[in-house]
Order: sequence, then structure tokens, then C-alpha cells
Amino acid sequence: GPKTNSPSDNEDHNVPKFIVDHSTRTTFMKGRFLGKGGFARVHELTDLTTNVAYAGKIIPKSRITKPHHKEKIAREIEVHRQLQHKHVVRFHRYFEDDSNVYIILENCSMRSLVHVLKYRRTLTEPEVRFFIHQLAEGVAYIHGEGIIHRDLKLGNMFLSQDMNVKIGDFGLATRTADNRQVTICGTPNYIAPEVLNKCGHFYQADIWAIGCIMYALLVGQPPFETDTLKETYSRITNNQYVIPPLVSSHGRSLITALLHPDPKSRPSVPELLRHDFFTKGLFPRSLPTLACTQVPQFT
Ligand SMILES: COc1cc(C(=O)NC2CCN(C)CC2)ccc1Nc1cc2c(cn1)c(C)nn2-c1cc(Cl)cc(CCC(N)=O)c1
Repeated sequence: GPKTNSPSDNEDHNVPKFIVDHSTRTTFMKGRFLGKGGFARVHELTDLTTNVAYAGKIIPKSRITKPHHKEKIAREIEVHRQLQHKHVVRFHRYFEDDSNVYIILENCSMRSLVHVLKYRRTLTEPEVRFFIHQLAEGVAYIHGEGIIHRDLKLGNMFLSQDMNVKIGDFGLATRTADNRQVTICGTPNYIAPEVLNKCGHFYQADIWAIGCIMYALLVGQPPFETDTLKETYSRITNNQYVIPPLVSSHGRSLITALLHPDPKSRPSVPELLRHDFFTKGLFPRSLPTLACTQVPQFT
């Protein structure tokens, strides 16, 4: 269509085809637009030295207007760059030029579980075992590094070409050390009651989010979803949700434990990984990419 001439639009779109990281003299070629989130527009960026394609978050500096914007991006980079695990999106590097900040991340070519669930509506229990187990392994690693993600959701569970879960987007993550600050910076999707009631934000809030994600994958929608944020928050505070009969007894038992209103009563990640939901049911070693669009046949 016609090139709009509004400055904001141009500044977003005027990223050159070739982007140079002068600190390492690496040139990236900008490929197709993958999507956007927060201040970032994401393109496929290919490192011309290695021909490896990445997901490059491009953040125009002109959009980083307030100090807390800068802090949020700095935090995302500072937290994410130190993490290295099979189920965490690999942070490749970051650099900046006069116009933009570039965050170069592992490309997850099967996108995220948001897209899988949109297409499939619900997943089978073996698939949910596969995905939730990988998510929990990644969360165990992050917590072991003293980090709380604080915004675990389907859209942050990226999928690699071989259908493995990669936890991404550390924009709201925090260290347990500076966990005294209880303000919620964003509106995390699966916000835990103790966070809503400002009783502090600890590892158990991520466990709660895993419960919300597990429920959404099995049932097809999140446990506390209503038409208004006010009603949703009221249901979260009152722990008001229903697990439909289609969910197995082990699935029901695990969801109930993860969504316990008292954070101290929720299972730790190691307890979660030992739950009968994982040990007493078909647990696929891998998933075919076909599972993004149809029910896979488990042999
Ligand atoms: C090949 O890999 C991808 C493909 C696509 C894709 O097909 N997007 C289509 C492109 C065409 N348009 C019309 C619809 C979206 C989307 C994401 C891909 N990979 C991909 C995307 C990735 C990452 C890794 N890998 C990471 C890490 N962070 N992000 C990331 C970050 C932000 Cl801020 C926003 C988004 C967009 C969310 C979305 N709609 O998927 C993604």
C-alpha cells in the first residue's frame, strides 16, 4: 500500500536492509516481519557471516521516551543474556546504533503455543504432559538462577522447529533479591492472587501461571477468563474456577494444586515434575510439527 508519511510509522519502518553490529563487525540482513510486541518489531535477521537466521527485536530509540522504558529494556537484556538452557530462548547478543536497540534471539520457527492453541482449540493430555514438563524444566532452571519470570503465558512459550518449548520475553522478569518491590509493571496475563493483593511476588507466582497455562491447553481457555478485567480479578481473588469433566483425575489434581490460593501450598517445581499427571500417562518423547494443526497419532 501507499507509504504512509506519519513520522512514527516511518521511523518504525525505516530499518535498513543491512544492520551492522560494529562491536563485532557482524552484518545482519533483515528478513521478513515476524510480529511485534511492546516497543519492538521483530524481523528474521540473518547473520551474513554464519548464515544463521535469528528473531531480531528491533526497538526504535525514539520510542524509548521515559526512563522506566529504558530500565525495562535494560532489565530484559541483563536478565536474559545470562540464561542458557534447552527450554529458554537463547539470547544471542544485543547491540545498538543511532536509531535502534537490537536484541538478537533464537528463532522459534513454529512460533508459540498461542498459535497452536488458536488452531487446535484444545490439546490432548499427552501433548500437555510434553509441553508442561518442558515449561517446568525451564522454570526450574530460571528459578535456580534466582530469576522469577512473572509473565509466563502461552505467547511466551515459543516453539523451535523440533517442537520444543523455549521460554521467552524476560521484560517483566526480576531477581528474587530485589523482590521487595511488589509493583506490577505490566498486566501479566495470569496474575496470581498474592500479586493482585500486593502480598509480594515470589517463585510461587510462576507456579500459579503454569497452572493457568495447563488449564488453558486442556480446556481451550484460561481458568479465570471473563468479559471484564474486574470480574476476572474477582474470580482470581476468590479462587473461582471450574475444571470440566473432560480433564482426567490426575490432570484435575495437578491443576488444583497449582492454582491453590495460598502460594505456600502450591507444589515446588520438583514436586510438580514428580506428579502422577506426568508419571501415570502416555508421555511422548517428541511431538511432530503436525501437532500445530491436528491431533497427532501416538504409537
Ligand atoms: C519463523 O519464526 C516466527 C514466525 C512468525 C510468523 O510466522 N509470524 C507471522 C508472519 C506473517 N504475519 C502476517 C503474521 C505473523 C512469528 C514468530 C516467529 N519466531 C519467533 C518470534 C519470536 C521469538 C522467536 N521466534 C522470540 C524469542 N520472540 N519473538 C517475538 C517477539 C515479539 Cl516482541 C513479538 C513476536 C510476535 C508474536 C507472534 N505473533 O508470533 C515474537
